[in-house]
Amino acid sequence: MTQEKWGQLRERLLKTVGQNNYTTWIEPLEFEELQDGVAVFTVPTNFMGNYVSQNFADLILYELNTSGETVQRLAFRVAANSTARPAAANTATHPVTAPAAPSLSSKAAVSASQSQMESLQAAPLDARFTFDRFVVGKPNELAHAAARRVAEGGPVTFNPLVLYGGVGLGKTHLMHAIAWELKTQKPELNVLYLSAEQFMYRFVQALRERRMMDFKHLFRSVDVLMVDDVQFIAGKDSTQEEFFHTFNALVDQNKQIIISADRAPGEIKDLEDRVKSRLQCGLVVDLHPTDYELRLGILQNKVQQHSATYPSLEIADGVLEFLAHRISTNVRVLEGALTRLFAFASLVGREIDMDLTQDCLADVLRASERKITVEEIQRKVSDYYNIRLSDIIGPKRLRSYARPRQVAMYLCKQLTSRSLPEIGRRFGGRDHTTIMHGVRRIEELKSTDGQIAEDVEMLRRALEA
Ligand SMILES: Nc1ncnc2c1ncn2[C@@H]1O[C@H](COP(=O)(O)OP(=O)(O)OP(=O)(O)O)[C@@H](O)[C@H]1O
Repeated sequence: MTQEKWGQLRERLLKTVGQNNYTTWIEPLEFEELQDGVAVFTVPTNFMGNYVSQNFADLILYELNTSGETVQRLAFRVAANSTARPAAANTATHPVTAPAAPSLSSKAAVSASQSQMESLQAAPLDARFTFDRFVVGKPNELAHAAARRVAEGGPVTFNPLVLYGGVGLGKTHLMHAIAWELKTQKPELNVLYLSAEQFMYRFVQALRERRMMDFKHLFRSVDVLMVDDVQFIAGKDSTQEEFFHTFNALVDQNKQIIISADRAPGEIKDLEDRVKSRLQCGLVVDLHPTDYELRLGILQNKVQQHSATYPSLEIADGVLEFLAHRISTNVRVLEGALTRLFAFASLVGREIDMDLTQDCLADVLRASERKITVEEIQRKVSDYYNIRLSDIIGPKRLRSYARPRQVAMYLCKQLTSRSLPEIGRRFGGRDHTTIMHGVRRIEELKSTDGQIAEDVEMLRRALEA
């Protein structure tokens, strides 16, 4: 990266952090070099390096990375001469010829302070993960409301906030949204977001470099700590222990902690009981699997974003409804499908209609085909004929039970991949020949008995809906 580019990035930072912060913290930073993903800056004092590292590192990283550079972390070196100092008072104590950048002979001293200063960087936040772009529906409304409350940065009312739920349901999105909101509304707060994996990595690094004091000091000096995917530390004993102490120290100081996990804390295998119980002390909220309405809302929202990139692309009626209906796995898959559709349609210059959707997304649609279960069929059939589930499964031979039972057997054979013996087991341990007989009977009746044909068709539609 050139000095000129750093100059441009500084201007962008000025807009984000405001004139005061800029003059005090950003302007004195001197860009030195970018090597192996580490951007090195010279700072006038240790204190300043620490402060910038804790408060502005993620912002600087974000700006660097969005400007096309690849930077994993920042390092701050204390200036070996006085040129980087805001005041010129000490200049005379240094040889005039002292190099602006540390010379080889001063490297050892520099790396000592550098190692103290390469303190803690928050993981970069994704610019798309804001509250504006989070679509709220029944399955996530409680998690969203709790996240909003924490993002206000008011007095801590529940600590920690634990967000949990399956893959791709928006946990990371909500955590980043909290961090963005706090950065805008309460820039004075020291907010740290990182994954549990990064927590472990920092911890191990600190142990290796004998910098545990720095580690403890840094983690205990944040105002808001967010740890994503906490299940990662399960089974990693010393990391859990350190996490436990960090957690307690912050809670004691009434600092907000926000945690995410892929399941409820109590269900995380190999997570120590004391960690589990700490996590359960605050507000634990569940992000439920998406429902049709939420998926449709998310798709509509994403279409608006894609439309900015592809203004001339049209989407035919029914396509979004079809996708919301068919792709029920997770939001990431839904988003990916839409991105692919837009890219494909713009390449071939076609409207996004059902044909194009089926062609372009055949693999995704196949993979997310809904699996209908034997139990679901039995339940639907008993509802339809207004009899009890136990009568479908049980031994009664009355015609009013036997016929619905055969319909259910037939549907199980048609709509599931279960074998006849497996179906038999689920129908009260019946033999596979009984199931085969039932299936054949319904096949015959379908062509002779209009009512049965209609019943089967209605049930099939209800099950495939
Ligand atoms: N309610 C929502 N509104 C808009 N976008 C959403 C919503 N829920 C999830 N997403 C999007 O889905 C993608 C996956 O979400 P995210 O990464 O937050 O999931 P996660 O729950 O953290 O999953 P993982 O367990 O894999 O880490 C992101 O691009 C996110 O923006």
